[in-house]
Amino acid sequence: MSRVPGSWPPVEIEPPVLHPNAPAPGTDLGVHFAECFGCGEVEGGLHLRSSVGDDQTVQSKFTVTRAHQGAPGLAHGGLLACAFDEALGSAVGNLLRRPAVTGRLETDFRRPVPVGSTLYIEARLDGTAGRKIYVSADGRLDAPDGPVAVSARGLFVQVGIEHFSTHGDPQALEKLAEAQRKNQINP
Ligand SMILES: CCCCCCCC(=O)SCCNC(=O)CCNC(=O)[C@H](O)C(C)(C)COP(=O)(O)OP(=O)(O)OC[C@H]1O[C@@H](n2cnc3c(N)ncnc32)[C@H](O)[C@@H]1OP(=O)(O)O
Repeated sequence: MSRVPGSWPPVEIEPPVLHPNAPAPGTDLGVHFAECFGCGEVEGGLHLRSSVGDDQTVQSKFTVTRAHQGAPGLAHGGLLACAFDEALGSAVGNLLRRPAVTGRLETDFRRPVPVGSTLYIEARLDGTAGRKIYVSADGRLDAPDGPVAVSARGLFVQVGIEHFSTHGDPQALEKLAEAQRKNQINP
């Protein structure tokens, strides 16, 4: 039974069209930004690792550490939501290659996620409607076919690159773009 009310996607959508240069299934997606809390080498970060799956999916996983606790021995729900933001964003960024930001993120926590467990997240592209990109994901405990612990749905909104330079750190953005040009880091 779905615990998230409402139909999904909530609007009429077009099927997602993969970018012609989207990485092939099996490709390791690496780190998109070294200082990203989700995938970067940040102390206490999630250190989420992702690769392209079949059927317009991205497969991600991360292991819950003591740095991620909300209650003793249990993952904090907000950090789990962060993992889904990252996994969904990775599907959008890598498969569609459209610059986009999270507009809405819904999470459905079904089972506790203990410290030491590994969450296997499968994120899929559900469809697009103009600038709106709908994605969803399930996170399974300790195995790709383990029980679903968390589900999420996200709306990403395509933005111009100026979104990042206007609101973020333009110098860091330029350094990141330079690194991507040199192909050191995935987009
Ligand atoms: C590989 C990379 C992985 C990275 C993963 C991490 C991704 C992130 O965490 S991004 C950071 C978190 N997100 C943000 O900071 C975004 C902040 N918000 C914004 O900048 C703006 O609100 C933004 C860009 C989402 C939308 O603003 P704007 O460009 O003016 O568009 P706007 O007209 O308001 O919305 C566009 C459409 O989306 C819809 N929409 C926007 N937000 C929502 C929402 N929360 N719920 C429902 N619909 C929404 C609007 O209704 C509109 O629909 P329509 O076209 O049918 O009228």
